[in-house]
This record gives sequence, C-alpha cells and structure tokens, in this order.
Amino acid sequence: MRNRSPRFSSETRPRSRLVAASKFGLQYIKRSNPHAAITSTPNPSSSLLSFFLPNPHFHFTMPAPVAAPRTLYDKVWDDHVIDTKEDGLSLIYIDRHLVHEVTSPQAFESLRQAGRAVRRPDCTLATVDHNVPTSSRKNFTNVQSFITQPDSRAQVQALEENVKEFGLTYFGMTDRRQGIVHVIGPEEGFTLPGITCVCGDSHTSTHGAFGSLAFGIGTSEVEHVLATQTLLQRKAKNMRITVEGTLNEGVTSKDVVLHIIGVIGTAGGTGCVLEFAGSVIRGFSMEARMSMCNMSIEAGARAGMIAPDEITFDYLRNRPLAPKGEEWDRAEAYWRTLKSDEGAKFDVEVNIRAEDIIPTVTWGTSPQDVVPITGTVPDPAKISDPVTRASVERSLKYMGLTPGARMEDVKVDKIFIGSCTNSRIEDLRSAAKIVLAVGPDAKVADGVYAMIVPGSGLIKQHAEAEGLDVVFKRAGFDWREAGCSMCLGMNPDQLEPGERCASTSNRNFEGRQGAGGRTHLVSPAMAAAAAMTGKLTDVRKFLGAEAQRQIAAGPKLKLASELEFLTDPVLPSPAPEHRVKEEVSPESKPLPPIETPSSVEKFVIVKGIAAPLHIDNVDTDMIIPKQFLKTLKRTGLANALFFTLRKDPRTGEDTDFILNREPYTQSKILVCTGANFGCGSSREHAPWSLNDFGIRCIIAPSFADIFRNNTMQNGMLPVTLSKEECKALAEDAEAGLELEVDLEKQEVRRPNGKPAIPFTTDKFRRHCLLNGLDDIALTLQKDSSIAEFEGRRSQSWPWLDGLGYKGKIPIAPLAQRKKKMDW
Ligand SMILES: CC(C)[C@H](C(=O)O)[C@@H](O)C(=O)O
Ligand code: SF4
Repeated sequence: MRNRSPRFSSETRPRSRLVAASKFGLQYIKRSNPHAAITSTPNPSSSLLSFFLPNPHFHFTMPAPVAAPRTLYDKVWDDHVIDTKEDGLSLIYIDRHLVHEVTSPQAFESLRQAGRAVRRPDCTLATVDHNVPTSSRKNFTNVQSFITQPDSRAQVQALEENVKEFGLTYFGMTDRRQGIVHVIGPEEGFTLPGITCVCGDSHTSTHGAFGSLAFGIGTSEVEHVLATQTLLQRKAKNMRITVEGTLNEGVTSKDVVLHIIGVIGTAGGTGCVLEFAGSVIRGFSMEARMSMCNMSIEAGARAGMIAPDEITFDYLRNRPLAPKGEEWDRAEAYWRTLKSDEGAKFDVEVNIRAEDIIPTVTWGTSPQDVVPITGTVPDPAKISDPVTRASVERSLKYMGLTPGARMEDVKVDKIFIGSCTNSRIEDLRSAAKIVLAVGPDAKVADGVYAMIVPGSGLIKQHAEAEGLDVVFKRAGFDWREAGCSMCLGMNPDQLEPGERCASTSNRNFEGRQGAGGRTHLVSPAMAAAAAMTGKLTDVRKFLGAEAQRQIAAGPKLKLASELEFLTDPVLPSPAPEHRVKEEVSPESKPLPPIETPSSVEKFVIVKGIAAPLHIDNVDTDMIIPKQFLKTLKRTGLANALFFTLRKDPRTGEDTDFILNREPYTQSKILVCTGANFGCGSSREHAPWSLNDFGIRCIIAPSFADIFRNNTMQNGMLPVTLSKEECKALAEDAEAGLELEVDLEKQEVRRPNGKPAIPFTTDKFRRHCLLNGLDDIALTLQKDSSIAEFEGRRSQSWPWLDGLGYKGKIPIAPLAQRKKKMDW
C-alpha cells in the first residue's frame, strides 16, 4: 500500500500544504506559508445561446465565450470552440497535431478500416522518438537493419508506412530534424502562440510555454483528430501559479517546477489548466518555460500555459514554420492579446516565493517526493498517518534509502541528461558549464556512466557547433543520438535492477527507467554535478569565483544561433497513397443517422467480482509498463496489466497481488481507495489492458483527466465516489462479494441488502456508453460546422494553414474545400 499525498522530511518540507476542499471538489489549500497563499474563486458563469440539431442527444449551442475579463486559457479556448452542447461539452478545433510511433498505429489502422482520410495533413507532423536507438547512425542504412528489437522496429516501420499512406510530413531517422516530438514542434515553429496543439503523449503540455492550449490525448482521440481535426472537450478550471521574487543561485526552472509539484502534489492541478505567471517566469527563456509547462502533467493538470511575450516572439521569429513578413506582423498583433486580463478570475491561485526554492531533487517514486539537495531522506516513523507511513516505507525500500540519510551522500551509478523536459541547447550548455567549472581535467566519477541525449538531431548539431560535445566527451560522457532514450527505456537505454540514476527527465515511477531502476529527478546542472562527484551534489559547489575562473581558462565555446541549423526546405505534405471511401458531401445527401452504431462496447449494467486496491496515485506506468506499449494492436494485453505487481521480477512467478488471487482473477470491477487513479502517461494501453483482463468499471475517489477520457473511449466506466464510499465498497470486495454497477440508474448496488450508492456521470458520455456510440461518428455529423470554422480560421489566422516554407499549401476556397474534404 502506498499513499501519495505530499510528504516531506521535517527539515525539508515546503512550508505550504493542501488541506481544505474547495467547492470545485479540488483538494485545496490552506497554507501555513504566508508566501504561498492560495485562493479559490468561482469561475464567471456565462449564458448559452442554444440551437438544436434534430437529434435530442446532440444539442449544440453557439460558442460560449467567458465574459471579460478573461484568462489566457479562456481566450484560447473561446477562439477554438466550434460548438458547445447545452451541458457544456464543446467541439473544439485542433490547430496542430504531433504524431509519434507508440500511440498512433491503432489510430491509423482504424482510419484505414473505416476508409477515412487525415483531414488536415498540413497541420500534422510526425516523427519517431520513443523506440529509436540512440547509438551512432553513421552506418545507418535502413530501419530494418538498424533497430534490432523486433517490436520497436515494427512500430517505427508502421509509422513510416502510415505517413506514406496518409500523406503526412515526417521526420524519420535519416532526417536531422528527427527528435522528441515535444522538442521538434517548437524548434520548427510548428508550435505557435494561441493554437490548440495535441499529441498522443502526456507531455504535450510542453507546448503551452508558447501560450498555446496543448494537451496529451489517448489513441482513440488521436484517431478522432486525424479524422476530424477536432476534439470533444469539456472546459477545465483556471489555476494560476505565480512565482515572484529572486531565484537563489543554482536554481533553474526544473527546480522551480519540482518545488511546485512538491507543494501542490501530483493531483494538485487535476481538472485545471495551469497558467504560470510572475516575474520569475517572465524572466525565463523559452527553454526554461518549456521545462515548466512540460511538467504540468506531473502536477496533474491538463495543460500548462505561459502568456507569449518578447521572449516568445524572439524565439519564434524566422523559424521555418513560423509566419513571415506581413503575416508575422498580423500574427504578432494577435499574439500580443493573449494574456490574462487584469481582474480575470482563477478558480485556484497558488503563490510561490522564489527565495524559498533551492536546488531540488526527488527522493521517492513520485514527482511530488521532492527535497532540497541539502535535505535528508524522510523518516516514516515520524509520520502519523498509517497509509502515508506505509507509502513512504514502500518508496524508501524501492529506492534503497535509509531514513535520515543526507541526500548529498546518495551515490549514483548512472546519469541521464535528456528527455522532453531537459534536452534543449540551454540544458546542454548549463550541464557543460558545470563540467568546465571542475577544471580542464574534469572526468566523470569512477564507476559512473553518464549519457547525454540531445532532444533532436538539430540540437545535437547545434551543440557540436558550439563545442559542447567536446567538453562532454573529454570528460567521459557518452554523446548520443536524439530520442526519448532512458527517460522511459523503450529503446535499449535502460537502468539495470538496483541501479541509481540522476536524471533530467520528468518521472521517477517504479521501474520507469528500467525494472528495479532508481530515479532521482534533477536539473541538467545538478545531473552534471552528480556525474562529476558520483553522488547527488549541491550544484552550488560548482558555482562562484573559482568556477568562473576555471570556465574562463577552459576552451572557448562559441555561441551559435539555432537558425543556422534550421535550413532544411520543408515541402508540402506528400500526396496520400491511401484509398478513401467514397463519401457524398452533406449538401447533396441527408446526413446518416447520428446514432450510428460503432465498435464501442455498450455499458449498461456490470455485475461481478470487484477487486480492492489500496494505492494512491496509481500511475499508468504501474498499470502497464513500457515494454507492453510496443504493440500495434489494442488487444492481447491482459497479462500486461499491473505486470510488475503481478510477476516476481526474479522468478517470473505470479505474486500474491490481488488480481492473481481467487476470486479476483474474475474481477469485472476495480475498487481503488486511493485518489488520482491513472495519473502519468496518456497510454491508452492502460484501459486496454484492464478491459482485456475483464475489468469494465473502475471506482475511485478521483481520476487523472486523460485516463478518465481513455476509459470511456473504450466502453468502460470510471465511477468517482467519496473516499469513504470507496472504502465501504472495498470492504464488500475484500469479502469476495459481487457489486453491481448500473449506469442507467447511476448507482452501485451492494450485496446483503445494503443501500445502493448513487453516482453521477457526464450526461453525454453516459448516453454514448449506454448506446455504444463512437465519438468520431458523432463528430462527423458536424462536418459543415467544422468546415465553416476552417473558413473563418483561414481568414483570421491564415498562418495556421499549410506547412508553409515554400509558400503555403494552397487551401481551396471553402466551397471547393468542402468537396475536397469529402474526397
Ligand atoms: C508513450 C506515451 C504514451 C507516454 C506518455 O504519454 O507520456 C510516454 O511519452 C511517457 O513519457 O510515458
Ligand atoms: S516523457 Fe520521456 S518518453 Fe515521454 S515524450 Fe518525453 S522524453 Fe519521451
């Protein structure tokens, strides 16, 4: 059992905690720290102007803009609403779609089966990142011979075939622009302020650094976006995190975001879009802002945003896919309006004092388990709550740490500098600076293996032009090719069981970097410091006058501009080879019935054995570890479910985990007493594996946003009940008694005549589940509204059409386009 409420050693506990519940159901916040005051204010309501479609279940209203003053999120949201259903569910337009090899194969396969095309290839960009080996590509001839792991190879090859078939722009392994999907989007200027941006990946939040609304989606939603360029979304709450003051020496944006997650917890932002504000954020570079927004997902938020400003515009100007000339001026004028208005209401406000932050490191297996580097490992004996205590004990056992030990005494085996959080040029410069500060003969500590994985091929070339690679290689670092690498180890870069790593990535979950591997999250400078000493180290030891002297005496590095490397001609998306079903335009033929049956299984009543689970923050890495993500199918994942809990890593034998015991091997329902179920990665493989095992309904006190969506896309029902109700149902489950979940009546019926427990579900989702309806079929009913929106969009924001290096892809006038959309 483990509990993931924020926990800290007495010395190191941030002086602010979340305690009270707001009327929005968020666990907030009364702080003892006067500098971390948190307020909770209601969102301004707005009236909806309705119009009705013939079908009673698909009522839409006109977009419902929030009355001024509005937040940045309100503005971007309002600008993308195509329609809003009367219960608040909106169809929003998606400007940018990034695609990678892990979460897209099943989506393309379904498009193929339905005979559907990709609606906006010009707004879609694909690359390979998770599976690619980071070994030298000097002798690369083709994927077939280069990627030796068959399932990794199959995913990369599947994407290569899909981009050809569907006519998508693709940065493959021979393209120097290939890299981590969240690095290449901004690098190319594909990511722009004011856009909506999605990807089948939870760290899509990164792109919010540009003032865009960017969030991760599951594979079913990837398919939805490919087919319709839209998503059905409910507006999230507004949460602002303001960081004011002066940062201490050695503190980077990574330390700031780790500190924030320590303060608000990994569920702190659930149901919210975060806006990062304050003088500290304003002073950050785009790279630093991206690291912050990247980890919004670790704070539980749907997205993180930062208002665009001169720093944003300077970063974007002259990027290959950014608007040029007059169009740039027009775009910039619009972008300048993208900031929260004076007096705009936030549902939740968090204030952080910059002076409270010192270089930060994680000690446990959740990103909220943070401690200043000067701190000690927490002592569970001092924790009164039994669940929290057990949880800390479990983490410490996994991490091999002794309570009270100084963080600075913790020895490391490996260093990983990379990932979509910290693999950009500035990150590499800051790590190199630490190496140089040690002196001309600096070497990685004995017995330590340190790897550097630039975020993209262009960053690698850029760093090489500045001489950073020489600094690293001379000190004994391994200088690799671009990819996700040991952030999650879907390629061969992994930790061995028991190995300890200082890592610049974003997740320290059990087994994340390799089964049994132990991860400490740190900034690039802290990772470099740990590489040089062989222990977690306070980076401030490598700053100061002596460090400056060493750096000045070291090799002269030249500062190069990214623009020198952004010179590849980008062509319009290639012509698709895909055969599309003959469809007739809505003008010439009445629409097919809205209630088009689909392959989604209906959910009406599910009765059966329920398995109890007493774990907080069940993450999707825990539900299904990375090695099972390399599939091209949605099925066959029953054995992968909770794999590391169900299998003994040494013997491979079944453990006594609940789902291995009778009668729970037959479970149809999972009752979790811990909050924030399904947090972390957007992998839809998590609900697929639950479904395959036979579990159709999960009951928990709260769910992570993406996971909740993903379950309902698969005909499964997430039921949110209070902790007490979950505990009561878990007791029934522990007694081996059956529960009955009735979606029609919205109640969970209990055995032995105990009163049923009522629950509520989103009206629209309930209707879809009861009838087995599929979102895409429903959205396609709105084709003419989507096309109209596209027409308005072309007029207002022409820079969003086309991939545009050599002039735009010609976008036909609306009437012709409708025809073209119907292929
Ligand atoms: C593979 C992908 C679904 C996943 C994510 O969503 O985050 C991965 O990038 C991760 O970091 O775990
Ligand atoms: S978090 Fe890691 S695995 Fe996920 S996209 Fe970023 S680099 Fe890749």
